[in-house]
Amino acid sequence: MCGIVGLHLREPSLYPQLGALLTDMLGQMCDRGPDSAGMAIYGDKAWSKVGESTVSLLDCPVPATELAATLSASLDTTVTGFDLDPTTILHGVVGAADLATAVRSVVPSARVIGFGDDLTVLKGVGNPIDLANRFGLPSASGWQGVAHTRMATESAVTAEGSHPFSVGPDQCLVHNGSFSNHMSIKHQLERDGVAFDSANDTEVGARFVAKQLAEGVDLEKALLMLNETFDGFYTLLVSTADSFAVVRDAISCKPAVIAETDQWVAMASEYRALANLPGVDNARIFEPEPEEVYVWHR
Ligand SMILES: NC(=O)CC[C@H](N)C(=O)O
Repeated sequence: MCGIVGLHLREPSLYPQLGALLTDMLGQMCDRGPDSAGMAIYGDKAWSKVGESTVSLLDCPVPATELAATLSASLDTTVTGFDLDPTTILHGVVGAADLATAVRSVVPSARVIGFGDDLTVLKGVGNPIDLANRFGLPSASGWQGVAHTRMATESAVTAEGSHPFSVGPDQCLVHNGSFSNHMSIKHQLERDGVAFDSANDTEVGARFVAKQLAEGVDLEKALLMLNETFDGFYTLLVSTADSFAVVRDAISCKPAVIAETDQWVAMASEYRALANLPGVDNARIFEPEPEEVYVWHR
């Protein structure tokens, strides 16, 4: 199984409700993936400070304030941070990739799970709704959010193995299914210099997409390339600094439903996760077609 939910808001008056709406959607998908969960929020002003970059990390061996002080000294700028156990969030007036690189060198045992200008990633092991409440997701605001409840198929139940996989700036990818040829693709990516953090199949998909985007390929084309390259079962939701995209494999046995109104676009593994969205009764609701790439831009 695994449960996916995502919400791309078009109507700014709904931004303050993003976290509450996403928490309700996630709660409906708990039984599809009770092992662990993760969420990515775009545009929450406390989690992703305006004018600063944000780095999300797991398993930080020191308190966030201590790490922030060390980073402030080494980068010669003010870095601030706070802990949302087991995730740590850092902010700084420095490029997101530079902040992530500095974090990796100061605390090599910690795992960077997201970086960008607008994105915060939170992950953990346990009941998804307990995690969401512990992180404070219901009171988060923003313009786009993605969440995932995991039933592991390809790697251990750890926070690192939970989704989203966020391996490029402001990017994130969540997956329901399992790839079947990911090891050969992983070896090719490694030969091309791509490093991996986990043994998870989904990370290979995320690294593949991130590599295409870094090379200037647009998101739609990157997902068409993924269709041509990956075998196996997949429903994927991919988000970037300005986009929200869905793609499924040729068989499409992993469920997905999309609902769209003038105010929002939403995607979930099952309709019940969409049933409480405002205005859903008038939404255009459809099942995404096999191997068709759906992309919405901000
Ligand atoms: N149940 C799933 O959809 C699992 C997704 C992915 N293969 C993982 O192990 O994390």
